[in-house]
Amino acid sequence: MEGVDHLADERKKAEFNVEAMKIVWAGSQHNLEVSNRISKLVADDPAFRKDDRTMLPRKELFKNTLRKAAYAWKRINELRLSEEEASKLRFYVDETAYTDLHWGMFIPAIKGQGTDEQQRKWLPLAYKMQIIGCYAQTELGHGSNVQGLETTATFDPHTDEFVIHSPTLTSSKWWPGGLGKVSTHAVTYARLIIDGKDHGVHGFIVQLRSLEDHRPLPGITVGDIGMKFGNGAYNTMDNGVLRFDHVRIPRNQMLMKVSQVTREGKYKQSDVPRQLVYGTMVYVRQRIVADASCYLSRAVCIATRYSAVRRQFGSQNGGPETQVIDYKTQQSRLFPLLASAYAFRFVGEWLEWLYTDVMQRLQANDFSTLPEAHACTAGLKSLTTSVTADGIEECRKLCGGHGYLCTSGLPELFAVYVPACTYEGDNIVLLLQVARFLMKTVSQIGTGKQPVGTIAYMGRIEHLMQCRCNVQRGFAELSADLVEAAVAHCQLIVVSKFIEKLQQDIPGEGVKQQLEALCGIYYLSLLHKHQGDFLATSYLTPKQSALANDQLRALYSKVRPNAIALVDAFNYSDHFLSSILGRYDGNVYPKLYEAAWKDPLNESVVPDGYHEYVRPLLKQQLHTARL
Ligand SMILES: CCCCC/C=C\C/C=C\C/C=C\C/C=C\C/C=C\CCCCC(=O)SCCNC(=O)CCNC(=O)[C@H](O)C(C)(C)COP(=O)(O)OP(=O)(O)OC[C@H]1O[C@@H](n2cnc3c(N)ncnc32)[C@H](O)[C@@H]1OP(=O)(O)O
Ligand SMILES: Cc1cc2nc3c(=O)[nH]c(=O)nc-3n(C[C@H](O)[C@H](O)[C@H](O)COP(=O)(O)OP(=O)(O)OC[C@H]3O[C@@H](n4cnc5c(N)ncnc54)[C@H](O)[C@@H]3O)c2cc1C
Repeated sequence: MEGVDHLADERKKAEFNVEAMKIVWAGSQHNLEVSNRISKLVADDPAFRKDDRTMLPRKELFKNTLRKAAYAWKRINELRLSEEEASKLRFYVDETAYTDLHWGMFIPAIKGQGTDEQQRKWLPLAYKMQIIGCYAQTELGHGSNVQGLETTATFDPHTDEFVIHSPTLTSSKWWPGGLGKVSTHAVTYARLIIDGKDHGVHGFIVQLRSLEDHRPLPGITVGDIGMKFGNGAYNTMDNGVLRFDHVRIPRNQMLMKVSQVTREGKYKQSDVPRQLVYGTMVYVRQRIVADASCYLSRAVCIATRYSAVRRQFGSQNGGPETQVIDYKTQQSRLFPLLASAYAFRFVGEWLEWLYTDVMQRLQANDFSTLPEAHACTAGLKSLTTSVTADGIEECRKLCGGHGYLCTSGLPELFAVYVPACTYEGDNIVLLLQVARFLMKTVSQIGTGKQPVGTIAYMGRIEHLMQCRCNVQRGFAELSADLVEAAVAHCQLIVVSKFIEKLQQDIPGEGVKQQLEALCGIYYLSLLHKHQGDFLATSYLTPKQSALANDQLRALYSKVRPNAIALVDAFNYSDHFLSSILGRYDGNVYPKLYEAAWKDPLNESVVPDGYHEYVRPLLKQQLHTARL
């Protein structure tokens, strides 16, 4: 019934202060206040309706996204929202759009790789959205292998310009978000050629479209690459294709913080690692880790609430059937994901600190922690997106048949999220970077260099110090195993950051105890999943492994009465969740039934096509039957 909280009894079971946990999840009282205010602003505004997304044809869907983005920008300016509030608003609007790449990559690329002069020229235009930018790095033929990119930027000393060109079909820029139909400019990555010498990949600001009539400029061929996975989902984004036919740009549009080209055509590499040209990707990877906890927690919230509502089997003497959340199989699938959502939240907080620290060190030309920052952002992006993508699918399955309905919110959540395993670095390619970092650490141990930070534990691998093995040999042969080692390394980081979080002062009755239980579920579920490795290496005895599994089941029982309260602490509105199964009030069945009749297919009792395609069959069948 309307107005009844069907989960009230579940909420009464909570053994901790939910309001205090909301502050832990939000990060601070201030963050919680801003989240509440902006979430309500979006939820209460019909302009931000999103329940129709999966039913709109692409052109209408895309135009609707443009409308929302423009309206959001209007509201941001009308309400004079801060950058923090504006970012929250885009988060709660919950629709991928060209603005993600404008704010999330184009501007950071100029801030990270542009000189002060270039920042003074371009950032004010970008902040006012007088230009709209994208990040054009990936090509049809190369994405993972950045050093394999083919687009060229040839310096012309006669005109003090670069000539940007797409020499082959495979050099076509392919995938950049916002490129297909909207962006007026791009940070474009191309091979810097001076006097016939290839200096490798650098970033260039290139205008793509006229600011007068939005038509592509001379030499520019640009468009959308077509429909992507799922209805709605990432089809609100105009991922594009772009070709250059000898497009000329001024020399001062090469991003020159890391390296420069003088008027005379002399190439100067600052005494900084060339990998700083990859800095924007590092920034986005750390953002993606924080974002993974948001996506995973949304799916877990839906699945947990529905698991408490859904009853199936187990009726005793005509009494109510069993809540499926009480089945140990349901708990063993759901609660590790609940624990992972909290774990990723905390490791995301730490990674943001690490990234900020590295950026501050770079200001002082201190590059000592750059390798660790690269390994951590790459590895944690890979781990958290893989677990989150698989976790959203598992949450769909945890909801049975109704999880497959669009009104559950889970199919679109999955479709919009899964590319996170690929973009900003294919997850395996990134794990190989972590493996390379681990192997380099091993080789340095042999020289007496003690590892610090997240690899300090490797200093205790005594036997490797004796082996003097040539770690370079066999990397390709052992890469699949090394990737597993990289995953384990990242999982250790997540566990250690969860434990460090628990060592902080955590206010609120029962809050710390719940987080301790979730931390236990996180590491014990990993230990259970990988117990073969621990047994094979004698790190665990069979008895210890059995004890760990017993403790894991005991923790499921400890978390069970608190499960609804733990997902309430995510503080998601029904509008944001956009899920009938995940409704705060648990009023699922009436709302599912109500929603079914709103489907366009039910606008007519007899479907379009009946008379042309069904009736003739039936009549034919009737005729045959009479024979
Ligand atoms: C709808 C779902 C919404 C989710 C939204 C998610 C986030 C939103 C949250 C907030 C929004 C804000 C920001 C985000 C905005 C938008 C996000 C939305 C969508 C995302 C769009 C995605 C955009 C893209 O995909 S951009 C293109 C990404 N491409 C890649 O990642 C390419 C991957 N490849 C590489 O990085 C490199 O090719 C490489 C694999 C690292 C190899 O490089 P190479 O130069 O060949 O180097 P090599 O391997 O030889 O190593 C040499 C040496 O360098 C070190 N190294 C390598 N890279 C780095 C680095 N980055 N930093 C530091 N050091 C590095 C390496 O370790 C070696 O060192 P050593 O010699 O061993 O010592
Ligand atoms: C939704 C979406 C949005 C995107 N947005 C942007 C954007 O805005 N800007 C942009 O520039 N790009 C963007 N991209 C492109 C994205 O960054 C690339 O697709 C990504 O980096 C993966 O590269 P790839 O496609 O070349 O994969 P590939 O490298 O071709 O991967 C194919 C397979 O090869 C494997 N593989 C590759 N190299 C190795 C290796 N050395 N060892 C072992 N296995 C290997 C991979 O693991 C994978 O299994 C986007 C992509 C998507 C899907």
